[in-house]
Amino acid sequence: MKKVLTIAGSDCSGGAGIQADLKTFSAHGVFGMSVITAVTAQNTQGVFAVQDITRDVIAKQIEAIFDDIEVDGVKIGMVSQVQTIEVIAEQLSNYAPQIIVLDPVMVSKSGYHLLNPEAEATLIKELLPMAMIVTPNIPEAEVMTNSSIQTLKQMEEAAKAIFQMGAKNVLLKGGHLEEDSIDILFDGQEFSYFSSSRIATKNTHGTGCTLSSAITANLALGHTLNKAVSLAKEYITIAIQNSLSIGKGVGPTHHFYTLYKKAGLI
Ligand SMILES: Nc1ncnc2c1ncn2[C@@H]1O[C@H](COP(=O)(O)OP(=O)(O)O)[C@@H](O)[C@H]1O
Ligand SMILES: Cc1ncc(COP(=O)(O)OP(=O)(O)O)c(N)n1
Repeated sequence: MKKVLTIAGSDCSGGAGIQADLKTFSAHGVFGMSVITAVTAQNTQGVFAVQDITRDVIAKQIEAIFDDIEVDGVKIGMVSQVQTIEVIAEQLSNYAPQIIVLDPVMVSKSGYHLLNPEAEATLIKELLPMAMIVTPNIPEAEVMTNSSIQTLKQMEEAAKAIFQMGAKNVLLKGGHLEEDSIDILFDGQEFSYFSSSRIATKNTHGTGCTLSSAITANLALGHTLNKAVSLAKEYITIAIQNSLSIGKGVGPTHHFYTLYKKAGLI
């Protein structure tokens, strides 16, 4: 079984963060492991508190995994503080996993800063060059490029600018666009487009976490980058189509829809 690690924050309500990542790994048949960078108190209505995990405990979690287990892929999500980013970068340079997917989580859908704005530059400097692929959403790409993105052309320009910052591949997600949900992949040479019709639902909590984890799992399973993104896009689309009205706000996606359907559970 392939063994895949998420380095991210905990979402106690189960729709995003570590919990979404582990569900996604399980749905892909890979063995999921987690390094927790922060514990958040959040639900479908908002984020209410964050406790960052100390630098030392993050380092120890990474060591405990890599000193014992062969890691086939790493996804990085919420990293919250400068010292969190620094320790992750240090440890991953030591262990040098081949596959790193960076989801540059900045602000939750409810508007809470999951990344201290003072840490944005460190994230770009330390983690961006280590990643095989970075997966910003539109607001994150706007922060990274200091530009406004409303059209496909502007998405392409931003993807190029993020590539210039040292990313090896950029997947700029279009979930925040009003029409179709087009994600664009730029590898420094050409663009690939992954589109789906916009699904009319409010339940999109954790879509970015889920997509980046699915890409990581697919890469660990041996797929090419393009195929890994394409399969992940199919997976998130089904998860959103069958998303769950759990909670009073923005509900989670259905990480196990296809498996449950095949098993006759739904
Ligand atoms: N309403 C929607 N209909 C279809 N796809 C969506 C919708 N919302 C998000 N997506 C897709 O979900 C994935 C995550 O995108 P996005 O929501 O932009 O990320 P984030 O959760 O980081 O803000 C992308 O593949 C995007 O195209
Ligand atoms: C702990 C934690 N990590 C990441 C996020 C953001 O997840 P995302 O997939 O971007 O979903 P939304 O918050 O935008 O719904 C989070 N909320 N919590």
